[in-house]
Amino acid sequence: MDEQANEQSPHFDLPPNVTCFARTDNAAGSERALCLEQLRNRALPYQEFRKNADKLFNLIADDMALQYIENEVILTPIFRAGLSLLPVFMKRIENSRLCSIGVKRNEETAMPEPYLFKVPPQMSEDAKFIILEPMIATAGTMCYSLGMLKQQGYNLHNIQIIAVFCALEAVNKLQQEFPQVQVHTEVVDPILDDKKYIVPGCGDFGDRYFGT
Ligand SMILES: O=P(O)(O)OC[C@H]1O[C@H](OP(=O)(O)OP(=O)(O)O)[C@H](O)[C@@H]1O
Ligand SMILES: O=c1cc[nH]c(=O)[nH]1
Repeated sequence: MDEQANEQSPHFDLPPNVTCFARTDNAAGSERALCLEQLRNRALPYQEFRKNADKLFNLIADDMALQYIENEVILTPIFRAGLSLLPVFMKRIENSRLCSIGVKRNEETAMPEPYLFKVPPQMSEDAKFIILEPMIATAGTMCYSLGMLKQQGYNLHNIQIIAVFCALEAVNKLQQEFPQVQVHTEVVDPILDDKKYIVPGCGDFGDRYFGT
């Protein structure tokens, strides 16, 4: 196993629907682990944060063999931080369409507050949703979003999530509530702080990526 990658992820058991890159022995491992290390550095200016995040997104996409997906793909960024992953994935999957989900986590209560949900019309029945969301902390935002897709009748087996940082609590919750949904994350961090931020995590991903 790659030593740098290994350091990124403590050894707790993960649910079967979760794959966590930082534990695997992969040729791109060191580079990805280095990007993660940079993202964790709170002193990094937003331009550098964005550069490292974009590099990491490209490495994630390289590893996903996206060119072999035969189904129609609906890229589904959760606004706003999920938009950061969109350019890389749109470029790789040229025929993809967009499902827009806007859910804001309330800063006081950490509860999800929805403001936008727009799916493309006339999708094929086996269309595959790729949800783009760098941070899954309590999983409140993600469970709410998956609940909306389920309510609209979409097949949960056709949904996968691309994340960067997940809290252990979040992956366990996703396993309990949506075991059919595959989660691919770079790393699973062990705890949440009293404001429900991932620890060690990287702080507020959206603010750091967009420079707000
Ligand atoms: O798992 P949860 O506890 O729900 O937290 C994760 C959510 O919080 C962040 O978004 P935020 O609402 O801060 O908005 P942003 O994307 O605009 O930064 C993040 O991008 C997730 O959407
Ligand atoms: O740690 C966290 C939790 C929610 N949203 C973030 O951007 N970071």
